Amino acid sequence: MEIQLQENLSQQQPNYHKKKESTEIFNINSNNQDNYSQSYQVSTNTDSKEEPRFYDPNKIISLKNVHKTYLLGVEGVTALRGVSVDIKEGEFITILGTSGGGKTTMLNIMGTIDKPTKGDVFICGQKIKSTTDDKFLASLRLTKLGFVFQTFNLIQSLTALENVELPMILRGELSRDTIRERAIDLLTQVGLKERLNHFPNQLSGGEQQRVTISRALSNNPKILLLDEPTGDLDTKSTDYVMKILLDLNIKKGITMVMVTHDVALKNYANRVVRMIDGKVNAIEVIPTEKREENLRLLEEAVQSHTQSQLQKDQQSNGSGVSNHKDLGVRTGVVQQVALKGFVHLNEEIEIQDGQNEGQRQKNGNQQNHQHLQQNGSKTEYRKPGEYPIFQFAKQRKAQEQAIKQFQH
Ligand SMILES: Nc1ncnc2c1ncn2[C@@H]1O[C@H](COP(=O)(O)OP(=O)(O)OP(=O)(O)O)[C@@H](O)[C@H]1O
Repeated sequence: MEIQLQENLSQQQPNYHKKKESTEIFNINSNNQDNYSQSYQVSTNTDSKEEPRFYDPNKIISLKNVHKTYLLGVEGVTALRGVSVDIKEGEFITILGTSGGGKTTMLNIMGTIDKPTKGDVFICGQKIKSTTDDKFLASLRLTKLGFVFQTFNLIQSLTALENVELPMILRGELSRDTIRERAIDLLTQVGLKERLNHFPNQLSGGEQQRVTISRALSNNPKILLLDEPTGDLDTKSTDYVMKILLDLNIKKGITMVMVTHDVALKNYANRVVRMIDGKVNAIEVIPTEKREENLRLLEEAVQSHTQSQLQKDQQSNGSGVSNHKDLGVRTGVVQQVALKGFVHLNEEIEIQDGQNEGQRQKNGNQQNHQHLQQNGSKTEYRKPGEYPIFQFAKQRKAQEQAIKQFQH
């Protein structure tokens, strides 16, 4: 399959896509006919009591001195302590920071899944207050926002196709036939044409996340909010998913805000927001050349994955290098490290000869692969996100996010 490139890339968009006629597995085609009309997108008819829906493109998301305190029994847990940030339309923002630093809380507030305790939040020009009507927020989520979480959150009893159809059915604006057509198109764009009728448990993690992305796109959102979307994926699937997301950002201009612990992903962004103790500690601008170079490397990595997959498919008896799933684990060691708070999701842990455990951050996918190949028998890599200690906390968060995402 081939990515069909859009010619009219905006000025701020990197030109790495323009250079080549790339062979790709995905087809993020900005010329695809969207069933939702432009006028519909601009004026979502929601609660008329709310404020006008015009917004400054430099502030598609705007947080001003936002505080959030959760009530836990009689105690208050302060998650955000005066966060201010403006996000431009079409930007790709990553949020990095310490565990418990408030990243997910900030994302949930941007996604109207949570309301601020204090401060001003504007999403597409709409002011969100602690008193804002839940019905209005549900409508805003359904029409303007798409969500992709680490744990995929697909409905297990529905096929890939039905999962993607769901938000469009909830919105209730398109005919049944159009919904089906659009869902097939979205899944085809992410390389899942042959998986339409598979149930989530019949799909790999990477494939499930691609279904989630298609579902998030189904109502043509202006903003995608991504909470560790690659946290449960291996390197290859991470590359595929990032490639899809970046294509959507660059070619379709969808604004993206992505929480991640994976520092290797930070240079795909336009800006990186660092959170510590509920505050924005720093905002780093990624120079355009650096971003473009990283996008180019990603493109190469995806091409290489695709080629080796093709080769693998051709060899009936292909034996290969161990992949992450084949590698053994020593859970105790890693949990100890995790408990000290030294590791985060999607950073990789190295355990050599059962003696030395060390932590390293990924320096690039190519290097990762080489290291695995050279030391495959002796060195083990595991994403901390795969360990129960992380999964427990993440499951709680994921459940809350999943319930609220489609709450009406
Ligand atoms: N629903 C909730 N109820 C009570 N406390 C919460 C809730 N959600 C988050 N918190 C608390 O708010 C603080 C910030 O949590 P948050 O999940 O936003 O941090 P984070 O930076 O995303 O963390 P991590 O990197 O570990 O996922 C933490 O102390 C957390 O325990």
